[in-house]
Amino acid sequence: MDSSLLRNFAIIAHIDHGKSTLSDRLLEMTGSLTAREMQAQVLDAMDLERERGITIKAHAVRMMYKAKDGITYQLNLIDTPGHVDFSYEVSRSLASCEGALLVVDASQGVEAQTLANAYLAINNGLEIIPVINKIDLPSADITRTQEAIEQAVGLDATDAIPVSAKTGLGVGDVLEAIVHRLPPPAGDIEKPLQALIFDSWFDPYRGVVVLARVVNGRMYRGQKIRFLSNGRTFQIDAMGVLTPKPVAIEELTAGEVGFFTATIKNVADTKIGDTVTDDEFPAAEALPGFMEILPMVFAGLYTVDSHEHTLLRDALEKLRLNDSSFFFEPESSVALGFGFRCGFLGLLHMEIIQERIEREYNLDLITTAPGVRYRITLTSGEVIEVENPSRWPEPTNIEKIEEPIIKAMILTNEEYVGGILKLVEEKRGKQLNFEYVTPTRVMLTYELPLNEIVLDFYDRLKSVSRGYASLDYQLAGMWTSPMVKMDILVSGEPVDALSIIVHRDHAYERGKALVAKMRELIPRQQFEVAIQAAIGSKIVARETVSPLRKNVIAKCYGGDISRKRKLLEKQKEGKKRMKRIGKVDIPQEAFLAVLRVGEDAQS
Ligand SMILES: Nc1nc2c(ncn2[C@@H]2O[C@H](COP(=O)(O)OP(=O)(O)OP(=O)(O)O)[C@@H](O)[C@H]2O)c(=O)[nH]1
Repeated sequence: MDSSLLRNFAIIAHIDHGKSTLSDRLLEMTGSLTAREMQAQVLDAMDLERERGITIKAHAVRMMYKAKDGITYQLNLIDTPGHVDFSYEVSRSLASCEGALLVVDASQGVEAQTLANAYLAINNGLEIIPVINKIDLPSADITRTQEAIEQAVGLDATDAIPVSAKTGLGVGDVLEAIVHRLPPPAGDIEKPLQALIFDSWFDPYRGVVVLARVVNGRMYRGQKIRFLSNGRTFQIDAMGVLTPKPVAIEELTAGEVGFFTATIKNVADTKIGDTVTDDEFPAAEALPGFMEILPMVFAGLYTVDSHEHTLLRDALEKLRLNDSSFFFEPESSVALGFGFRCGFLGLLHMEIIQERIEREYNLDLITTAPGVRYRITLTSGEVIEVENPSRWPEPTNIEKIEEPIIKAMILTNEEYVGGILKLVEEKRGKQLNFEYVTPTRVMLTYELPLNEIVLDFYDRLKSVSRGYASLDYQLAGMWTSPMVKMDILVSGEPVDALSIIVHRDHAYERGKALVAKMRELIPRQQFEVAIQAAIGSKIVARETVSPLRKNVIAKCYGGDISRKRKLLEKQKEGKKRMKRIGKVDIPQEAFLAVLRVGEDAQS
């Protein structure tokens, strides 16, 4: 299609500000879907999303829109994932667009994710149309929202479009604005092919499906293509666009967006941000902005029943087919047996994978405390990376430890600032900026160790701000920090799977809180159980679980047999998620106790 008639855009918004509702309305108003199809479509999409977890992935829909000037335009709506764990993917989706709708809920105003996404869009050179949504709500305040967009984001909001995505009011104006305010793509069809990969997934029937934006040149069925990051070549065997129904096409030209398949077996071959070119007439250079995405958060995954270890490996292999940002390798623990060290983009990603394994593969898992990857310089001069506490070197061999840090933006109401400052301080944060973005809203910019964020930061933040704070973050380098390994001993035996890495100055406090929490979580046994936290040979905290006096059925002696059975079953059920270590049964919660030590302090 003539590229002057193309418009590629994304919708960016804070969670719940109405991105999905507005996209649905745009589809409906361009006739891409009838109201009846709409319902069916939404359901289909949900099933599909559940299947491949694409709520966290980007996808693209082509719509044909006949504007008031009588001309029909091709609009490509590129969806962006909505969570901080996936910000690289968001940035690549944005790089596939010329413009973005910035949707702000008129009753909530600008939030941290609104800002973070708006900045990403601005950095990618996108033209932004502010859209003020939910104007049907009595609490909607258009003028204040406009002011917030101008003050906080720094965009001119005089032309912001007020809409109700729910009723459809104003959505027609959004379509006209897309056509008249966003620029068409600038690519050149005569140049060698350069296409940007911004999403891919594994389809059991078609193999890997790749979503791409053609920047220059053309891409056609039968073409031999090459991926510039790894030099791999494939032949395109099918191409299509989502309308949102998949429709087969023969080619995509500069400026267009669509998907292709090319007998690619492994999702890991299609890296988001990579450039696709023609194998015979390759482009001289890759498109800018490509990065290998690396896992940032690591944890051990073990099956409760050690016989299920191979089933877990199969499950992980299958999941990995569809998710190249997730990493695993075998590890073993004295306490837990054979398992896997897994790397994730963030905590949400970890939860998604864990939940899928439990639900789809019906395996009961023990997850060890999540941690980050440290860079350690040894006294020998060698530099190693350690993400597993069990591989932590002897302190005498360590010259320097560096830990990953993030830059966090926290947006909140004035009244919660005190609580949040206390929290970031406790989490070793360093203030970069403190700014009133509106008379009552404050934006705090902090550097914080990633290690502290993966623990319980997000939950604690929600709790101290009663939900009125939003957080967005990105990786921002390394700090040299005096970290130490803290071991947990149960009945005098160190349990390797419970070891964690902590900051030296926080070790005593953390150890105390941790053993106290564990004492609550480890059920009483027939004998006394000592729980200790130790750094090297030094015990920093100790708690005791006192012995059990009666067995559970003693109190219904002689009584009703079904009640007895029920009690025993209940006890068995409780055991399911426990791991016997030495003579002590330790429940899953105890392995993650480190995530919950702050809980009592909050309430
Ligand atoms: N009253 C009103 N409610 C709306 C409007 N637009 C969206 N909503 C509601 O707001 C909620 C969130 O809308 P979504 O479209 O799911 O928001 P989202 O930004 O896609 O949310 P995530 O998918 O969680 O990121 C839903 O309950 C919608 O029905 C609107 O214009 N008016």
